[in-house]
Amino acid sequence: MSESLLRLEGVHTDIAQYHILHGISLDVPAGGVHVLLGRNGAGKTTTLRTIMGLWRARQGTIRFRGQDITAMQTPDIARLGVAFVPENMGIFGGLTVEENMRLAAHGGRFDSQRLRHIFEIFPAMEKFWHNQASSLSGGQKQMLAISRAIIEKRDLILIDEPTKGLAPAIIRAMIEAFREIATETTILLVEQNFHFASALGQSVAVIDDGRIVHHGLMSDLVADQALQNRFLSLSMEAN
Ligand SMILES: Nc1ncnc2c1ncn2[C@@H]1O[C@H](COP(=O)(O)OP(=O)(O)OP(=O)(O)O)[C@@H](O)[C@H]1O
Repeated sequence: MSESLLRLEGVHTDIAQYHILHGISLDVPAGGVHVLLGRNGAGKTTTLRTIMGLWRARQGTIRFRGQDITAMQTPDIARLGVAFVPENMGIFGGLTVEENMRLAAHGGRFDSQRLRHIFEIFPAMEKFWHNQASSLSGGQKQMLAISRAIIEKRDLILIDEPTKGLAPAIIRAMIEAFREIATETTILLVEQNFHFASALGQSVAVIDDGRIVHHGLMSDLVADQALQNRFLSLSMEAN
C-alpha cells in the first residue's frame, strides 16, 4: 500500500468518565475508499470524531500527511483538507439546498466548475436547488450532506454510515457516486452495509470494544468466508 495519508497510533479517547477507544492504530493510504466496520457501540463514530478533533485523544497520536494533528482544533483540521459527514448529516432543514451549500463553500462563493461537477454526481441537487432541505428524501439529504463536504476540494472525507435507512436502489446510486468522488479524494467510511462497503472499499478495519481486531484488504475479507464469519457477525448486516 502507498504511504499513509492518515495514521493513528495507540489512540485512547475518553468520553466523560468512560474509556471508549483503547489504543486504536490505523493506517489510511492516500486514494480510494477505506472502511471501518464494527457493531453498534464499538467506537466507530468516536474514532471519526477523535480524528476530527471533536473528541480529544488523551493518549496516542494522529498524523495527517505526516503532520501531528492530535491536539489541533477542528476548524484547523478542516482547513488542512479534512471533511466530516456525521451520521445525522448536519444539514439545515429550514434552509434551501443552495443555502446549505453556500454555508459550506469557502467565503460563501461557488466555483461554477465545481458545482457542475457536483450536479453531475448528484443531479437531484440541481433539481432541488431552491427547495428546503427538510423537503428532501432521506437519500437526497445524504447527497446534500456529501455535496457540502466536497464543495471544496478535500484530501480526506470521513463519512459516518451514509446508507443508514436508505432503499437498495438509492444505495446502488450511492456506490456510483462514491466511486466518482474517490477518484479525487480519499474516503474513510464507517458502514454497516456489507454490500456497499465491499463494493467500494480497498482496505477494511474492524473495530470492537474500542480496539482494532482486524485490518487488511477488503478483497481478502470478501474472498474468505471464515474471516467473514468471524468478523461480519460482530460487524454488520451482511446484505
Ligand atoms: N456522548 C456520549 N456520552 C457517553 N458515552 C458515549 C457518548 N457517545 C458515545 N458514547 C459511548 O461510546 C461507545 C462508542 O460509541 P460510538 O458512537 O463510537 O459507537 P459506534 O461504533 O459508532 O456505534 P453506532 O453504530 O451505534 O454509531 C458506546 O458505548 C457509546 O455508548
